[in-house]
Formats: sequence, structure tokens, C-alpha cells
Amino acid sequence: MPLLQVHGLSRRFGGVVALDGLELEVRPGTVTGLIGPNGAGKSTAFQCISGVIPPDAGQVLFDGKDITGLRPDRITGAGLVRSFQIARGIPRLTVLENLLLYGPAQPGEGVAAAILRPAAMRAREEALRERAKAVAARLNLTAVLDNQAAALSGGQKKLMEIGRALMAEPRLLLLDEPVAGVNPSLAAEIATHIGTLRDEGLTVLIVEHHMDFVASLCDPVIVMAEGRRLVEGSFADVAADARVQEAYMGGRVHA
Ligand SMILES: Nc1ncnc2c1ncn2[C@@H]1O[C@H](COP(=O)(O)OP(=O)(O)OP(=O)(O)O)[C@@H](O)[C@H]1O
Repeated sequence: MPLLQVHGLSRRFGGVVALDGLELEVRPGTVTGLIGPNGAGKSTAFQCISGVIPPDAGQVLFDGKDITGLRPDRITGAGLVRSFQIARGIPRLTVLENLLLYGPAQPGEGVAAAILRPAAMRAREEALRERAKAVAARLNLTAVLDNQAAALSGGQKKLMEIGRALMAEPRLLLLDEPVAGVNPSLAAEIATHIGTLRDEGLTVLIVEHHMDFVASLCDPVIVMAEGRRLVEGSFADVAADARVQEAYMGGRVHA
């Protein structure tokens, strides 16, 4: 069964039809790419899937359960986590502190539990620190764990952003332009990290304009145009498709 199923997703902004009956599926264990020309509706799809904005119509199923219109924190709690295009870490906090902010919510660990069960709270904090360190290690951020986020390179900020999403223990990670503004060698490094996460069982859906990155990492690739799915297939197949080239207004999609 697909991990994510989107049926008939529609959303308007005034007179603009951003999503027009979008259909898409993400199979478990894939890094699925979502591409398309500017204004195709990719970001709006991410926003509707992750609960940031409600769709006007349609359905989002995560692991077979209807999550349409749920609050973003509920959707994150269910294991569908979105990472943002712009790194939003808190600049004055260290990398470790930024990661710790995004540990999974613990049901039942309210204020009363904190007062009554300090040992349990300390154990949870310790477990969270260990998790943050493990996440940092997987993303080559160990050396900068105690540095302020503001002092990171552009690429390290992107990796920290992925790390923050990983702290929430996702089963499906939505990445919005993870290599926008990143140099090619760092983009290749980020692709390697994402490929490793996939090999470890994470499923990923990525919006990205950087075609080398999509070609090297994403299979399948879904092409959107005018709020709908235009074609889906391997990168080579969709790049060679005349409808896709037309949607990019005569521009070539290079492999
Ligand atoms: N909050 C909003 N208010 C009004 N119009 C919006 C809003 N968000 C998106 N739109 C419009 O909806 C359409 C789809 O936009 P969207 O950002 O989803 O496309 P996209 O495929 O992510 O584009 P890009 O690749 O340029 O980021 C566009 O015409 C856009 O102008």
C-alpha cells in the first residue's frame, strides 16, 4: 500500500487555481521527486498535505488513514514531517539545542508528570540528547554541535534543517527545495545523506528545481503542471516526455 495517497486535491486562492484535482502516491522506501514549472502548485500541495492550509476539496491518506485537514502538529505526530525551504533554525541557539527543540512529543508527560517524576524526565532528556547526537552524526554535523546555528555554512544549515525534521521521527519526510542555493558538491553530499536515510527505511517526497539532484536521487519523479499530475516515471522518462518539455515552455529538462 502507498504510504501517502492524495486524491482530487484542489485549492484556490481567489481566482487562482493552485491545485486542480491533484492525484499522487508515494510508495514506501522511495525518494519520490515532485517537479514542475514555477506556479505548478508544488508548494501548495506540500502545504495541504502537511496541514498548513486546508484544501478546498480532496483527500490525503497517510498509511491508509484520512489526515485531510488535521492540524499540522497532529500530522507531524502521526509521522509525516515537513522540512522547510528556508532554514528556520533559531540562530542564537547551538546546533544541539536546535535539534533538541524538535524531539517527538511525549503524550502524558505534562507539567504534573514533570513535578512528580523528575527521574523519568531526566531519562527522557538524556534519551533526547543521545538521539540529537546520533542525528547530527548521520548528517556530518558532530563537529559543529556546540556552535551557534548562525555560524553554520549555508549547506550545514540545510543539513540542520533536515536534522530537525528527523528529530520528530518521521516515516515520511517532505523536503521543500533542500538544495536551493547550495553549490553542486554540497548538493551531491546532501543527496548522499538522503539516499542513506532511504536505505535505512525512511520514505521521502522532495520538491526541487535542481535537476541534477532530482536525476541522481529521485525515483519515481512526478511532474506537476497547472495544479495536476502531468506525468510520472523515471527521471529519464519524464525528461524525454514532450508534454513535460512543453510544460516547461519549450525549455529542455536536462538529465
Ligand atoms: N497564499 C497565496 N495567495 C495567493 N496565491 C497563491 C498563494 N500561494 C500560492 N498561490 C498561487 O498558486 C499557484 C501555485 O503556487 P505554488 O507556490 O504552489 O507553485 P509551485 O509549483 O510551488 O511554484 P514554485 O516552483 O515557483 O515555487 C501560483 O499561481 C501562485 O501564485
